[in-house]
Amino acid sequence: MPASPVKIEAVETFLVDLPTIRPHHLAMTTMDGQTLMLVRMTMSDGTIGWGEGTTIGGLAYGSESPEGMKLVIDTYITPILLGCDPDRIGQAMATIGKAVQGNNFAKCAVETALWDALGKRTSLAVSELLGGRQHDRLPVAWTLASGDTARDIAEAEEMLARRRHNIFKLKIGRGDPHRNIAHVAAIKRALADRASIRVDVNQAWSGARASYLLAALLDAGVDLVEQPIAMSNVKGMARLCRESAIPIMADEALHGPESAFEFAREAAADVFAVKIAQSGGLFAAGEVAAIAQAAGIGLYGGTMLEGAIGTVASAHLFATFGRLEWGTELFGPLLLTEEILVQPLDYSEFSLAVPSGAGLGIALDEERLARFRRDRQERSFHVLPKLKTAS
Ligand SMILES: O=C(O)C[C@H]1C=CC(=O)O1
Ligand SMILES: [Mn+2]
Repeated sequence: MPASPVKIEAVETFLVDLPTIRPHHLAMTTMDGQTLMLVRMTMSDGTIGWGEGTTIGGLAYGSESPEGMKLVIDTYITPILLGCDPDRIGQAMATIGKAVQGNNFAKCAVETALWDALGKRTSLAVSELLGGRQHDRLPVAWTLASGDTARDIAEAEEMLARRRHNIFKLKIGRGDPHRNIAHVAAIKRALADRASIRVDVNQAWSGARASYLLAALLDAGVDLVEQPIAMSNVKGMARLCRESAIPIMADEALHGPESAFEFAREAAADVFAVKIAQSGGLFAAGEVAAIAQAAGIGLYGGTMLEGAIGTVASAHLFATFGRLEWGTELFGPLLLTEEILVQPLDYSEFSLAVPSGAGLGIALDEERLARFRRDRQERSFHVLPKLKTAS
């Protein structure tokens, strides 16, 4: 078959710093803002594909920082991409994979841009290219992480009243576990069966501590416990799965198909939080989901609190999953103060509509993005001192 006449002409990467609507407290960090590492890929026919690599708290959550992703793409991935056929995404990712070990987030960002561009060229939504969507809307959880019980309850009540979310995830990995469980119980009492309450420990507990705290979480009415212990402790997760009446979900532990296979083989999770970036791209995340489904493990659509591009790319993949019992947490754009899309995403009726236009099906507001680009700020910082010395 002849190769595509279209070539990848340019790959631009830049960082965008956006404030969050409130501080977001996790076990490892508190976020006051989010940095999006964006990829803008221009094809020889003028098509533009967008991709995103976003993590949480610099290097506090994972081993790739936004600055590092940019460097990896600029220095190592772009020279390879320029020689790749953009219609053969699997082949392009395999070629990159031979030259670049790890760096899953950076790989996901470029793979997303390739899907967006291919979808635009073929007039198909990314979910249709990925095999066809099975859902047009996805349930979306919200994380209550203000650090204050009364404020979290008020936030949840507001979300319920607006019919935006009725699944809430509570971050309980920081501080005294007993106080945290009392906080969870108070929220569950206030919301009762109007909401599903889940908790994310973000690896903060030891195996022994998790064993006895899980019983208290069951009493508090929690439906799902996410990554209670260290991501490397596979045997510990398997033991908790055997002991616990509450389903246990793996999150940080999943870094693509190999780790997913190990967790499935060891029966070390009841549910997988599938993340496109942590998995190393949409293909790899689809493989993680396939392993889960073959092993009878439930699926949840996870997030790294990406902005609109990463969120919609995730939504396209998750829309192709036959069973998505635990819904998704694709609320990243709602945590940010700035709208970067020309047409905001449709979050309503406790769900997100998966865009149906070509590619990712979104249009970026590039003027607004330009205002938050980090290199724009850096340029003005450099200019100011020079002007001062000249006068
Ligand atoms: O799940 C995580 O560990 C990361 C992230 C996803 C939602 C949220 O509030 O934090
Ligand atoms: Mn998590």
